[in-house]
Amino acid sequence: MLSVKYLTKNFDGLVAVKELSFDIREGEILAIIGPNGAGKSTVFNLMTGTLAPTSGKVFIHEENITGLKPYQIVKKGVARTFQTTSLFDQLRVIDNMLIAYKWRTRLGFWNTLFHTPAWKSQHDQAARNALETLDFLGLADKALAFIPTLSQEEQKRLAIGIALVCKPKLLLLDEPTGGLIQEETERIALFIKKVRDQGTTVCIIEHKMQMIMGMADRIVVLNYGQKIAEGTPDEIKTNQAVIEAYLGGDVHA
Ligand SMILES: Nc1ncnc2c1ncn2[C@@H]1O[C@H](COP(=O)(O)OP(=O)(O)OP(=O)(O)O)[C@@H](O)[C@H]1O
Repeated sequence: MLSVKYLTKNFDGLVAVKELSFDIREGEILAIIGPNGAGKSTVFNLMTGTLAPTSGKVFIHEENITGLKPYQIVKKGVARTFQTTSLFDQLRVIDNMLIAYKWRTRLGFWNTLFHTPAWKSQHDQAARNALETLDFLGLADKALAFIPTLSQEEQKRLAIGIALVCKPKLLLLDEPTGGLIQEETERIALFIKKVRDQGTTVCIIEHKMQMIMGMADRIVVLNYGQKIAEGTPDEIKTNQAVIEAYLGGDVHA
C-alpha cells in the first residue's frame, strides 16, 4: 500500500537515510528497527511529508506522494503518532480528539467562519468519530477527564486514538510504548494488534525487541540510514548483519 523507493535524506553533509527502499503491505504490522540514530524517525518524517527527501520517492497505491504537505498525506489515509505524546494538557480528552479531527480534515477559513452546511456536517461527524474511537480505546468513561488525570498508559493509548480518529488506512507509530513498564507495553501491543485486526495497516518504530518480535509480521532493519535486513521476526533474530549492528546487544531480548 505504501512504498519508499531509493529514499535519501542529507542533513548538512550527514546522510540520515540512504537509498532506502521497502514496501508496507496492506493488512500487516511492519516494524522498523535499528540502533539509535539509524534514521527511523527521519523515514517517518519523509513518509508523512514533514521532511522532503533529498532524492527518492514515496508512493501510496502507486500514486507518487513525494513533496505533498502533511495534511495532504493525511487525506490519502496516512496518520502518525510522535515519540513524545502531543496532547493538550489543559483540555479534556474529547476536546483533544475533536481538535485532531478538525485539524486533519481542515475545511478552510470561510467554511469555519460562516458555519456552512459543510462545517456543520463535519462537526457532527467529528463528534461521532471521537466517541466511537474512545469506545474502541476503552476510554469512553474518560471523555470528560483532563489529560493529566490519565495514567501514562491511557495517555499513550489516547495518542494512538487521536491518530485513528480520521479512520486512516495506514497508521505510523513512533515508539508508542516509550516510558511504559512491561505489563503496560504488553497491553498496548495487544491493542495495536486489535487496530490491525479491524483493518488498519500498521508501521511501527520501536526499541523494545520482545514486543516487536511478538507482534510484527515483518521487520525492516536500518543501520546508518541503510537497510541491512528485511524479513520475518524469526529471520531477523538469526540475521548476522543485524546481530553485528546491535554490537552484541541481544536481538532476542
Ligand atoms: N533535523 C535534523 N537536522 C540534522 N540532523 C538530523 C535531523 N534529524 C535527524 N538528524 C540526524 O539524522 C540521523 C538519524 O536520526 P533519526 O532521528 O532519524 O534516527 P532514529 O533511528 O529515529 O534514532 P532514535 O532511535 O534515537 O530515535 C541522526 O544522526 C540524527 O542526529
